[in-house]
Amino acid sequence: MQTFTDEIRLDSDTNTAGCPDEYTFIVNPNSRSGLGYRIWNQVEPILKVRAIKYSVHFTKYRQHAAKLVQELTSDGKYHTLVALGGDGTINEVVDGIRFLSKVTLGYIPTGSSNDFARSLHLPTEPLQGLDNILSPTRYLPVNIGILTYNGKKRRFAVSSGMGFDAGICHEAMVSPVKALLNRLHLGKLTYVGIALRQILTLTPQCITLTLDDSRKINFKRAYFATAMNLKFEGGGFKFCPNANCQDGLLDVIVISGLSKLKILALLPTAYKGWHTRFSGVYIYTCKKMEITSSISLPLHTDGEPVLKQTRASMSLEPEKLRIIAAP
Ligand SMILES: Nc1ncnc2c1ncn2[C@@H]1O[C@H](COP(=O)(O)OP(=O)(O)OP(=O)(O)O)[C@@H](O)[C@H]1O
Repeated sequence: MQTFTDEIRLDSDTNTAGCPDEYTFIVNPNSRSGLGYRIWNQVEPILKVRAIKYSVHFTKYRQHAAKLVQELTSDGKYHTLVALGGDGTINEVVDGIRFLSKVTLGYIPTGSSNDFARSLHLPTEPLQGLDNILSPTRYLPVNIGILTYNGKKRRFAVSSGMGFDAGICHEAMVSPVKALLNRLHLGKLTYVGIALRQILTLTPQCITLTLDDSRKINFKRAYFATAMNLKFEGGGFKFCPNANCQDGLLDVIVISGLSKLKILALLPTAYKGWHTRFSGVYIYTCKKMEITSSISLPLHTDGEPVLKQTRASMSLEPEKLRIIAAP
């Protein structure tokens, strides 16, 4: 289990930093095919009964959360934001924050992957999560990643990678099956199905990693390279079991040189983090990683697809973001 060194624990009678004056909710009503809206309908009556001062903004389209949060936080004042949605919503909320050190973030997970909540051991039951957010006892200052590509920057909270894992995100985004499976509470199966199909059709590529601007590593048959701020991605794959969002480092995983049959055998072991014992699985830590590839490859940030690129780099923001942690 991850240990956190500089967590802030509040005494139950410490109200100064402990109880925010006002909460701003950013709700993706469409997360997990409408579950977000249904959960909000359970949350709002509790806010009213407890006389909590709050405002709510519903996201209407991709990138809307980032735009809303950018507008809200550009006044330079302190804000307590609560994201209600999936990892994509967390990504956009974090991406939109103007000054990381001036925001406290609570999160109610309603997505199908929920790797951010899983990695930070946040409550998965929405009303339990709400209770923790309204009566916080513990805060965590966490690192936030930056993906840089083609002159653009976009943050990530969980992970950002190039290749196979990003290919799955690209395909899931346009998959009509995802909406159907989400309605049946089987959203994770979308990713499993697409992953199997991608493994069978994918051609491994030649990529070069440059770690901390100095260490160059070439891979001749790489399936993917991903920088992880947290342990889990892809709906529960513990790809970097030692990733710690407080250590000022990114953990990197590369899978290269394996046959497709071996990849198929290895992937289920990644749910427990046992894949790292296999040859062909490479793990590094660094402050910055650059990936270059001879052909353009899919790219993702927290599972949100970004246009295919031949070059991308991942690093960390100098400031940390304060998260309302599990009790
Ligand atoms: N009102 C909306 N209608 C459609 N899409 C939206 C809306 N609001 C936000 N989005 C987009 O939906 C995408 C997915 O959101 P999110 O990750 O929160 O839910 P999810 O896909 O159900 O969960 P997960 O990523 O955990 O599988 C994001 O790209 C987000 O920008």
